[in-house]
Formats: sequence, C-alpha cells, structure tokens
Amino acid sequence: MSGSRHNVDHASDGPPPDTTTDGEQALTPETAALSVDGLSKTFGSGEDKVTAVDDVSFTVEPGEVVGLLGPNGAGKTTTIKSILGLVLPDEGDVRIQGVDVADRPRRAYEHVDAMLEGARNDYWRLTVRENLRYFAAIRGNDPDTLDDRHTELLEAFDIAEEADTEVRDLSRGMKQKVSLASVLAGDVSVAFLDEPTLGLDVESSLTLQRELVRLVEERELTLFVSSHDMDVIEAVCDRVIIMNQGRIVVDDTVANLLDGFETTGYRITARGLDEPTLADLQDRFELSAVERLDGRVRFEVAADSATFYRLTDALEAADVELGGVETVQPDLAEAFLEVTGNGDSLANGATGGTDQ
Ligand SMILES: Nc1ncnc2c1ncn2[C@@H]1O[C@H](COP(=O)(O)OP(=O)(O)OP(=O)(O)O)[C@@H](O)[C@H]1O
Repeated sequence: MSGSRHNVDHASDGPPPDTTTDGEQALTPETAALSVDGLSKTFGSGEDKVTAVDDVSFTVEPGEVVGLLGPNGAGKTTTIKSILGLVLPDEGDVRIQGVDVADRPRRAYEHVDAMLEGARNDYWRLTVRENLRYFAAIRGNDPDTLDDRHTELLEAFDIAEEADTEVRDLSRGMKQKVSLASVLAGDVSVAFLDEPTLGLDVESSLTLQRELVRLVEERELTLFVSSHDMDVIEAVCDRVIIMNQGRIVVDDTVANLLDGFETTGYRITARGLDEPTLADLQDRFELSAVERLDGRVRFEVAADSATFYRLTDALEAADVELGGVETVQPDLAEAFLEVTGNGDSLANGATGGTDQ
C-alpha cells in the first residue's frame, strides 16, 4: 500500500455503503470507477532491473477527473498500461467499476477507452465521422443512434467542417482532436487520456480543455488524464496524483495542493537594507532569490503570516523602508517541482489533514 492515499479511499472503513442514498458515502473497490491496489511492476533483472511502479494504490470516484503527473520515468505510462491490461503487473489488483480486470477483462473494459501517448490508431483512410462511427461500433454501440452525439463532439472540438474529410488529409492537431473525439464516440464511462493536448496550438488546447470539462459534467464521465502540461491538469482535473520513482508522492485535490502553498511566500523589495542587516535576516528567516538592485534589495521569504510580521518588524527596527510586498502564489507547475524535487516533506505538508 502506498502511504499517500489521501482522498477517497475508505475501502476498509465499516459496512458497505448504501448506494441508494445521495451525498457522501464510503467508496469501496466495488463502487469506485477505478480502484488500484498495491500495483507493482518491475522490468528487466539483475543490474538492469527497473522498478517502474512500486506499490501504487488509489481509488477514483465516478465522475471524478484525476490528473496523473510525474517527471519522465516516474511510472505514469506503466501505471496506465497496467490498468488497461497492456502491461501485466507483477502485483496488485485493478478494478474498473467494481470488476476485476484480471478475472473478467471483457466486462471490466466494456465502458473504458483510452488515448495513449497523445495518439490513437484512427483509420486514416476513413473520414472523421466514419472513424467516430467505427469506434462507437467496436464499443458495441449502434452508430446510427449516435449521429447527434458525434455531431456534437465534432462541433465541440471544432472539427465539424472536416466531418467528411479523410483523416490522412488533416493536420496533426486535427488528427489529435479526431483521436480524442473517437475515444468519446461510444458509450464510454471511464476514459484515459495520455497527453491529450500534445501538438495542439494554444487556442485548440483551450477549446479542448473547456469541452472536456463540459463533457465530464454532462456525461458523468470519469477521466484519468496524464500530461506534462500543468495548465491542462489545473484546468481540467479535480484531483492530482503525482508520481515519482514509481511511487505516489501526492494524491490530493488540485485546490488543496495549491492551498498548501498559499501565503507561504512573499516577494519583498526593501530600501536602505545594508549587508549586516541582510545577513542577520538570512540567519533568522528563510530568504531566497536575493537580488541587489540599485539602492534596493529584493528577496523572497517563505513565511506564514506571523513570521511575515516578525520580518517586517525587524525591517522597521533596522530603519529599512519597505518598497513593495507581493505574495508569491505558486501554480501547479511550481507545486509539482517542489513535490518531485523534495518529495516526502512536501507531500506531507501539502496534503496534511485533507482526508475526507
Ligand atoms: N518495456 C519496458 N522495458 C524496460 N523498462 C521499461 C519499460 N517500460 C518502462 N520502463 C522503465 O520504467 C520506468 C517508468 O517508465 P514509464 O514510461 O512508466 O514512466 P513515465 O512516467 O510514463 O515517463 P514519461 O513521462 O517519460 O513517459 C522508466 O525507467 C522506464 O525506462
């Protein structure tokens, strides 16, 4: 078991949930959209042995949008491929909508689809709409009943005008959109999107982010999104799982993760700050990014509000004039760097007390 299951895993708590009542209820591997328990995968042997995934566990609620982040080689793809049955894990249980993927794979993957590594095997000689119909059909849906949905998807992703164009004649970005639309073309309730915005321009990426959010709400879709693009994760995901070296180092809501940093940083510009006073401050507070400007010193300080006031008192006592104070609000990209650079301490700090 991973030590970082902060969010929704109440699998071992008490009796089975009453699924007929609304509101908060315990999530179990049976009621979760996705449950991963003790997943491990090692490649190679001897000196070449690589532990790609090391005892990873998490649970995803129906309708939840989870972002999977991690530096290169963290184990994200291996985790997703293990969930999808494309890699055979050494250990661990995976259930999708309560069905064990090892025991009943056909049933487990019935409503699951995926776009891996930013691409998908769309049929380049078929038109855009034919691809959507094809992928709906192999999901077991009658494509004739899904015409409206397909039109809506094509409009949402801004490719309606290309509906009758063969995919091979489209630009890379358009192909990417077709891939995504074809994942959502059938009756899918759990979708895995690996780098969904890869190769898209900024505008297309924003359209796609907005439409994903809308589709998730409309269809109660459970989405698992892996991306190096933090803006996408921040815009689309409720929750983020950060992996490093095969393990989960953070599993929390995006809001909580960012809250863990809130007001922890100030950027201060001071006039009349001499070197001995600066040295004294450096001894007493966590200063960083110190810049000596023309007659001024600018620095950042990691501080809660009480520490911040002690610092400003110290500046006042030394007759230093405050030229400016800004709070430093980290975004997900900064949070991610902190977490993966300094895994354990931040994983605890940023997620502490957030168990639900
Ligand atoms: N088929 C394989 N054979 C040997 N080693 C592998 C294989 N697949 C993955 N690995 C290794 O397992 C580790 C995790 O790789 P994985 O691709 O899961 O990471 P990732 O987080 O998806 O990385 P990236 O962001 O670069 O795609 C890496 O060290 C990788 O080299």
